[in-house]
Amino acid sequence: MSDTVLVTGGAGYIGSHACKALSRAGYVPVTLDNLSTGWRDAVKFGPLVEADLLDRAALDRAFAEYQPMAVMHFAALSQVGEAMAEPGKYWRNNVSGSLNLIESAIAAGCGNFVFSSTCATYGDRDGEVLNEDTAQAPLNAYGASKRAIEDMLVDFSASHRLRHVIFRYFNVAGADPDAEVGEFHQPETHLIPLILDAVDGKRAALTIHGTDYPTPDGTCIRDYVHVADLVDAHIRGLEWLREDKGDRVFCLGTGEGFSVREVVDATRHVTNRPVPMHDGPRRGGDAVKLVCGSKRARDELGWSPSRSSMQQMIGDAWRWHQNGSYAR
Ligand SMILES: NC(=O)c1ccc[n+]([C@@H]2O[C@H](COP(=O)([O-])OP(=O)(O)OC[C@H]3O[C@@H](n4cnc5c(N)ncnc54)[C@H](O)[C@@H]3O)[C@@H](O)[C@H]2O)c1
Ligand SMILES: O=c1ccn([C@@H]2O[C@H](COP(=O)(O)OP(=O)(O)O[C@H]3O[C@H](CO)[C@@H](O)[C@H](O)[C@H]3O)[C@@H](O)[C@H]2O)c(=O)[nH]1
Repeated sequence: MSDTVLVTGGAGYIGSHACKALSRAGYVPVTLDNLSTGWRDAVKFGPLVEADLLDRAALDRAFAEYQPMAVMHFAALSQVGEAMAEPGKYWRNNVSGSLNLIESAIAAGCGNFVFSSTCATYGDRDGEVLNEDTAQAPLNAYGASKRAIEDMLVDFSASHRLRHVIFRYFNVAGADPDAEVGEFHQPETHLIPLILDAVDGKRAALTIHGTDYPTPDGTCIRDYVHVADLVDAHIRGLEWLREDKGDRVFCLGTGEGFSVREVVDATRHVTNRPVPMHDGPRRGGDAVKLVCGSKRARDELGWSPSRSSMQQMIGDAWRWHQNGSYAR
């Protein structure tokens, strides 16, 4: 079996960390990315194929050239606000793009597939801890597109034995502990990098999106997981497929929820600097509380997040934030 893995979205935040982890684990990560939200500079651990998921011929050429033993599929548009405003963009890019990728993989005889899904597929579940058996009811086209791709994988697995692992991530945070790669989105929409921008004056202030939610301090609650722990689970997922253990969904989070205000307080503590901020209205499409039950990943993959304390995630993000950025 080849040791090459095709990493779609390998020029993005999570995909670039996955490429580093794959390379360390002895695999050759081949990034396939259209650089729409990713960065050429972030591709450091293997070759880059600059291509779009919507270009089926380019996908076929990449499979023929590299003959990967597996696909790790990170490439997607993933901003909730944008998905509310432009749902068609999400259905086209994420769903049509994934359909092309799956069909190209099957045509090339590549039968192992690891997919980035999200807790945004659940919608509002009234405070319950979410796990693999929780019913999905997405609130926006982003979550809906991810759920559709999950369904697609199940159908293709039944017809073509496309072995797959689906990871539903909660909120991914932090950066490579060596700061070789990190989170750099333009525009940035994620909470922790935006707080850090406010801390070091790159933006005037953080806006808190909604302070009247039914939570103890009125702000939304999320479960944050360190990107290094997340990609460690992906290596375990790949081994799971190599051992032919069957199709499986795993939720990845820590089980601990933090409100927006709690994340701000932790950032103030870690950076030892004030966080300029003001209260704003709710952002459309946000769930009140998303907290993960990750027992299955721990029991079956032997996954144990080791860097996912809030302090560690903010500390690693802060180190990267002060020294790292990319140019296209
Ligand atoms: N960041 C999070 O907290 C989080 C949480 C849950 C799930 N996810 C999922 O993880 C994956 C990676 O997220 P990220 O934060 O690294 O995003 P990102 O925007 O940094 O990376 C996505 C990459 O995919 C590429 N891409 C997008 N559409 C493409 C296309 N049509 N063809 C080729 N390349 C394309 C982009 O250029 C980019 O490099 C996404 O699928 C996202 O939905 C992220
Ligand atoms: O300027 C900001 C930005 C965010 N928030 C709030 O902070 C929380 C976290 O927001 P964000 O960092 O944008 O993450 P999510 O919207 O929860 O979405 C992320 O996490 C999802 C899983 O929960 C993934 O699917 C998405 O790809 C990823 O963007 C939410 O309550 C936001 O309303 C603010 O208050 N102010």
